[in-house]
Amino acid sequence: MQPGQLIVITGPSGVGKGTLVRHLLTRFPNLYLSVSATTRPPRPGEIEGEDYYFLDRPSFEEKMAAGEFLESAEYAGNYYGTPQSAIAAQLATGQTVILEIELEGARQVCQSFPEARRIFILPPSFEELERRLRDRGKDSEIAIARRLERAREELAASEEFPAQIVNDDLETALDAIEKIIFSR
Ligand SMILES: Nc1nc2c(ncn2[C@@H]2O[C@H](COP(=O)(O)OP(=O)(O)O)[C@@H](O)[C@H]2O)c(=O)[nH]1
Ligand SMILES: Nc1ncnc2c1ncn2[C@@H]1O[C@H](COP(=O)(O)OP(=O)(O)O)[C@@H](O)[C@H]1O
Repeated sequence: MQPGQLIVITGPSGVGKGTLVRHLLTRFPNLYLSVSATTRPPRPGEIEGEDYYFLDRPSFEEKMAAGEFLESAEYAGNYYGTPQSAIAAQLATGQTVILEIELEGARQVCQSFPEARRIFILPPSFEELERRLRDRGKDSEIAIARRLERAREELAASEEFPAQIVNDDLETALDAIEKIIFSR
């Protein structure tokens, strides 16, 4: 059997990655979304094993040292990482796997999976990105400031990615992502 495609979706916090991925999974329930591990505390409503595997720092560092992550990065004061074994198992059965991760992690995946399809999601403008982060209402002022600071660095790296999609109109962005995922 042909191994499955690995799709990496990256872009600054608040650009709409999670929203886009949720819609994709509704349209195409066969896509497999990797569940990451993080040391960030759960937001209200987030579910262990569904949104993230929530770990304390020592447990995360132990898993990192044991090589259990395909990639990992520190972002806005917390660790995030992609568990290796689930991805390998899914790809081996021909499944298309989606990673929704930040820039450092996306760069690491490029090293280990050069054939991965890498998509950078851009906001219509920096002001709109800030508005989306604030209107989402999920992060403290400090967390928003850290995300915006990081966003400037991430946006400056968008050209490293072969596909760049502006998430202005959601449907238009979804169509563009689908073309990349399902093209041969
Ligand atoms: N490198 C890496 N980044 C991740 C992983 N999981 C999530 N992220 C990214 O970490 C950043 C912060 O995630 P989160 O705290 O959930 O905030 P949100 O994406 O703004 O809702 C986002 O850019 C996520 O895409 C992962 O496994 N590895
Ligand atoms: N195309 C869009 N137009 C307007 N608002 C959007 C669009 N896509 C996402 N949003 C909103 O922007 C906010 C951030 O989206 P989210 O998916 O949480 O971003 P990310 O996962 O990249 O941090 C959410 O409130 C979401 O509803």
